[in-house]
Amino acid sequence: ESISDKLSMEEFLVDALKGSVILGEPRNLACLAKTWKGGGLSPKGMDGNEGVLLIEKLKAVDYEYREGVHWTKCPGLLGTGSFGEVYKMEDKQTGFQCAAKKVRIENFRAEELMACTGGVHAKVLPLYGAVKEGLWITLFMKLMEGGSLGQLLKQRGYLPEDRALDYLGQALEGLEYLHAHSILHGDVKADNILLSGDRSHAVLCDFGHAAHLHLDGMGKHLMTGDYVPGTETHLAPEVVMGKRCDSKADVWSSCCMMLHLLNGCHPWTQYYNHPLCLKIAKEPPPLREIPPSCHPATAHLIKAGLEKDPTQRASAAELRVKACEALEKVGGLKSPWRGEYRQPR
Ligand SMILES: CN1C=C[C@@](O)(C#Cc2ccnc(-n3nc(C(N)=O)c4cc(F)ccc43)c2)C1=O
Repeated sequence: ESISDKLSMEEFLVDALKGSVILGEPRNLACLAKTWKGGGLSPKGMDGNEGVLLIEKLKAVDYEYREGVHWTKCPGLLGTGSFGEVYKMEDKQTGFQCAAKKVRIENFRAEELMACTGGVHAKVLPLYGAVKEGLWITLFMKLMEGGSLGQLLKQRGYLPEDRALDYLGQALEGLEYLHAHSILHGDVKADNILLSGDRSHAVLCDFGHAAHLHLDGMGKHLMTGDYVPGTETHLAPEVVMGKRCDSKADVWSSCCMMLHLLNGCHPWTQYYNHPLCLKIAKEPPPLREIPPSCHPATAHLIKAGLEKDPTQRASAAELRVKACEALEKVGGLKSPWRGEYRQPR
């Protein structure tokens, strides 16, 4: 079909979807989500209820899926993501439990959904659906019983080198997949890595800062439009300088996360006061924060990921290979889980 046919097909789809909650597919959700950005109110005004659920266990009733009616929030906050709080929820009909992030419509970015409707990957948190109710968008996703790596780090102080290398390697697998689909995560950090119940598996989450990278690889000016940068201590030099950015910005952030895992504190914060942006732009990369006890292979991979010039910086794929090699050289995954608390360095 021609482009115009495709567009009209999409418009037709969106028209059919407006005002209803259906069990559908990721591409249906992607079309509908684009109409939410402007905060445009649905025909039913403030109380409109529309969306797409992607799994059978979340059941809309008569094309509606409303909080307190068809699903309920379980007590207690799981965490706070970009622009929204995350709760455990339960579907009233099926009893199925998952996680839900609520975002005010004015803070909603369709990119948050585009990033996770593009496809499924073992290292990316699965999306279960998204529903607009009045001025709120609720994003449903798989529940990760192990909580976030940020929470684990708070409990442990800092992680042993082998554990840090294993989690970094898993995060880089997820980034490799996103980057292959021209998606920049935009906020790679321990809080946005979620763990399975036994803490052996890690997935990337929170695409609230995601951006679609141009296919020409020319990089994208992030500091424009509705883009909100990620966590300051993890921002790459090219981001703070407002230059064109590409997937290498996530690689820098992943190595800032690695320093956080190994030290128990964010990089730069032990040496400089806020605003850190100027230091990140001007100072050499924070290589002095690599613990001296690290294996040379670990130090080498952090250096490769903290090159200030993004063209000289390793890619996620290259860095993942280095992380796997370093993990082998330190003897593989051996540290016990019940290890003692380690006072942050
Ligand atoms: C697929 N998808 C849809 C929305 C999304 O952009 C997000 C997110 C997000 C942000 C912060 N935190 C959590 N968060 N989720 C869980 C969970 N699923 O169990 C969780 C559990 C915690 F203990 C702490 C924070 C948590 C999830 C996204 O990625």
